[in-house]
Amino acid sequence: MNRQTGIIGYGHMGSMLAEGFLASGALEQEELVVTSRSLTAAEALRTRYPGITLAADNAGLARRCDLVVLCVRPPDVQRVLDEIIPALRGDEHLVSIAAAPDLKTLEDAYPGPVTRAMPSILSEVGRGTTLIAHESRTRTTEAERVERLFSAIGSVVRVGEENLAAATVISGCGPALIAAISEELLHAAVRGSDLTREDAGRLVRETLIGTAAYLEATGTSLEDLIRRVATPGGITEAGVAALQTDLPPVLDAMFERMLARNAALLSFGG
Ligand SMILES: NC(=O)C1=CN([C@@H]2O[C@H](COP(=O)(O)OP(=O)(O)OC[C@H]3O[C@@H](n4cnc5c(N)ncnc54)[C@H](OP(=O)(O)O)[C@@H]3O)[C@@H](O)[C@H]2O)C=CC1
Ligand SMILES: O=C(O)[C@@H]1CCC=N1
Repeated sequence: MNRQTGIIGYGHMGSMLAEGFLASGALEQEELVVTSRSLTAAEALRTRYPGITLAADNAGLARRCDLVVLCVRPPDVQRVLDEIIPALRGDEHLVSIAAAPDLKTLEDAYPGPVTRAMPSILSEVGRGTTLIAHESRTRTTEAERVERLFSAIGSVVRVGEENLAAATVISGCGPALIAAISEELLHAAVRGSDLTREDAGRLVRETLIGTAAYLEATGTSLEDLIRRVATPGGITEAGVAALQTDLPPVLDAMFERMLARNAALLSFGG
């Protein structure tokens, strides 16, 4: 039986997964097949890992692999499915990392085992969580194989598909959300003082990195960290109180907009 794993779509995520699976040893070079609309970037990977296979097209990859990971954007998934399904026997495991379509759509299109995986860019540094939702046809051994693969580049959390969108907001989207909030802190400092953008940017970045390192090293909860920094009657307390008053409706609206966008992707494929 063919045990090759295929990655379709060599963009931000596809390249991260390919690099991570190879560097961690989760896949031997000979076990990986990659294809994408343009093969230029993947050719650079093959220069470093000459044992990998580059497939000329999606159907060619599908014919070689028993695990196929779709790493294209939601509007491109249907077209890729149309190309690969005729080339599959029907028992290969199809894994989609796209925000849409949902498991039901994938399962209606393809008779074999299907899984949705939602990685995080943080897995590029071994610190991402991949959310995993399997459909009911996926057998334990197949589920474990996929989870082992993604565990090699970070942690894996199984979620019911009904919670995948909400968990994705925190996990897959989270690095961008935290970066956006940090940018707003920077802008507020520049608007409200004589600090240069460069100096404020450096301070925000160092504080962000240091906060993550502190949380990790001490195991402190977010709540406790706030308590440790906010001296009673001091300046942090004033800032935290302002955030606790003004931020919940802003974040509720953000969450709602993100879930609505996710629902739109699921309904229309983009
Ligand atoms: N970015 C993130 O942090 C996360 C993204 N995701 C999901 O991952 C998926 C990919 O995202 P991302 O990597 O950021 O997107 P990118 O646009 O960086 O990558 C998509 C890749 O798919 C290729 N592609 C497009 N159409 C086809 C096709 N018909 N056949 C083969 N390859 C094709 C593109 O090729 P070309 O470059 O030639 O156009 C591109 O390399 C999305 O569905 C997204 O929902 C999930 C979790 C996190
Ligand atoms: O923004 C997106 O749609 C993708 C899914 C999770 C992170 N990036």
